[in-house]
Amino acid sequence: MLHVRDLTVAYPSSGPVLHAVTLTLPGPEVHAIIGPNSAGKSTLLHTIAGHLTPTTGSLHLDGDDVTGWRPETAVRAGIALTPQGRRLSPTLTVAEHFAAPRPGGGRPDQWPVDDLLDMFPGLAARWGHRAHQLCGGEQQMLTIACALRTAPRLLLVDEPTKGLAPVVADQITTVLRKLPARGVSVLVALPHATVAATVADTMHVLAAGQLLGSAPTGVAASIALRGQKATATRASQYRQRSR
Ligand SMILES: Nc1ncnc2c1ncn2[C@@H]1O[C@H](COP(=O)(O)OP(=O)(O)OP(=O)(O)O)[C@@H](O)[C@H]1O
Repeated sequence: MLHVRDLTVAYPSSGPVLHAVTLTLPGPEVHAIIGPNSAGKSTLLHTIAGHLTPTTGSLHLDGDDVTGWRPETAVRAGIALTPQGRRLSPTLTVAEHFAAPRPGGGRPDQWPVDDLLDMFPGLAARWGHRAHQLCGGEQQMLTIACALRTAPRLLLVDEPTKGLAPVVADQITTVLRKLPARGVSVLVALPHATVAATVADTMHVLAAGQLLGSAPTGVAASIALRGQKATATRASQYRQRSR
């Protein structure tokens, strides 16, 4: 489905921040990119969405070479990005967000608004409210709903649970998990394996712009758990030694 090969990306004001990243999303599944701050997660998502042009490497979506495509062209090809920071129009209502023209004219098949409201029932109750009147979770839901309105094949989501209460974060990850059944592949950037384990089938670990590895979530979660146990054991040994 999506093949990212040897992707190197630099900003004009800096050297490369992604170094020969290679990963594959084979079909409609949820994949997570995990890594600490500045690992390059947002850079990767923005490059796939056409906001940044790679220095080297390639991007293929369902066999089409989409490397270096403009963002509007990427949207028409079925790539939607939900960036960090919930970039909504603060004075537009929920209804107006759904009615607003899509970037690049959007795709011919838009997701029906009723489907989106079934997915995010909280937004139906806020239909006439302006974006700035919504709470953080509702703003995130509206941002994701607007991206889904373009009927993407691939949804890129950058830290969707950041700053949200656990119960609201759960509502969002529950929606993301349902998307592959609707034919949508999801690549979600998250800081920690613990949240990623609740949503993703596969995790890709990125650090300092390099992909350290990819693993099915069960395997990745057990590696993370072993890491936590080893850390707890070392902490306990340290406490005993210091008594
Ligand atoms: N517009 C920019 N110009 C120059 N450097 C940038 C720009 N945006 C990001 N960077 C740098 O690129 C590196 C990767 O940043 P990026 O935002 O992709 O990481 P991230 O893993 O998404 O981190 P975070 O979780 O903090 O958002 C960082 O060193 C960052 O300072």
